[in-house]
Amino acid sequence: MTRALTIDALRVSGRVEAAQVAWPAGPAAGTVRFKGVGKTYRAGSGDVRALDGIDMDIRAGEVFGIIGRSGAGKSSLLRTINRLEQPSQGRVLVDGQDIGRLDEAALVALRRRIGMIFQHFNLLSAKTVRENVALPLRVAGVPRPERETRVTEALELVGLKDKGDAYPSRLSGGQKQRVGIARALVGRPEILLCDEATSALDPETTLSILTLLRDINARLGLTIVLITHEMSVIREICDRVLVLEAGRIAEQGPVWQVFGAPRHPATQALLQPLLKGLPEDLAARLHAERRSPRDEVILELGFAGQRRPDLSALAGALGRRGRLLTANIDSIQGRAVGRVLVAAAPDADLARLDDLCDDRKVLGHALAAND
Ligand SMILES: Nc1ncnc2c1ncn2[C@@H]1O[C@H](COP(=O)(O)OP(=O)(O)OP(=O)(O)O)[C@@H](O)[C@H]1O
Repeated sequence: MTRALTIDALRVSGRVEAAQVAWPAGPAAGTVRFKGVGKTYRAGSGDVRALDGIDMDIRAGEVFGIIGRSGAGKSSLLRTINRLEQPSQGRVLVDGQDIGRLDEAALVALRRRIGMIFQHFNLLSAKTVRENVALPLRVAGVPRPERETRVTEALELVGLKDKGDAYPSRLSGGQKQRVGIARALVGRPEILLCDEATSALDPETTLSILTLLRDINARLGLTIVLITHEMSVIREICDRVLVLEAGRIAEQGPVWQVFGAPRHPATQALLQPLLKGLPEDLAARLHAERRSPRDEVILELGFAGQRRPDLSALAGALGRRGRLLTANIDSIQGRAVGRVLVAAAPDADLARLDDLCDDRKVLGHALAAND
């Protein structure tokens, strides 16, 4: 069965393109079911229990986010979907089929139905964009004329029609990831796995890639499963989210529910930066304890109408390397209300800040980005 796709509404690279693309579709294709999935790695230093008792469903056509602290098991879980990791216990079913039972040939066929994109794009630098995108089709033995058609179709889909003959070194990070997406889509998969796909990109490029993924999801109806450290990515494009903590499910549900009322301490910790309005690159480096004498102190200064932010006095109190990170101050009936986030030098006299704001809170410590 095929369904027609018009890409003219796809907001790829800000241009309007018109083309018809045929895409295969099956009824409710793209479901994943985990039944009691566990994973133990045998390492020299002892066993590592990466996943434990995972029971859950990913629905056809949804954008499903997986979050959790570093080492929580996110990549391990994602990689069981295309059997890059084999579960130690339990079963993973793709469209009802137990993928643990597939023989080599069936596994190859399964992987053609599941595309994957990576943080560092994994493009071959000696091959052109077209050759990179064509690679899965070459491996699959698709004849040249069909390969050419499908590569053109995939490049149109991601807004890179004009870049086919370029080499990856000539492309921006966002364009490289678009090539990665085209390569993942050229096999017309039902499921797209994204492992930290936007972590290497700046915020504006991240947004354009997220818009592209969301549009692809809407147009093609394929299921997208993504891992990210950036909570704003989840908020932007996911339908549902799963929080992993030490290999177990901490909580899961629609994004509005989990983000609106996080119940588990792991979720609350992950959402802290979003709630505090911390820049996400800083949030990723923030930790509760000072780890190095060069760590900056990250503080929230509250203004509740008593004092006014005095930037020169604040600069003096924050020390030589002190910085203003973000400020959100309203004037209500002539009084300053809001908060200012600052980074103080390691040797700053923080008590001096008490006279300069109405409330002072240490959010954590972080090594300066340029250290
Ligand atoms: N091949 C491996 N051999 C041994 N241990 C492993 C292997 N792969 C992962 N682990 C361990 O399994 C646990 C889960 O790892 P995993 O990469 O799935 O977590 P993650 O949540 O994706 O982490 P991160 O966010 O840091 O990428 C970690 O303790 C990790 O060190």
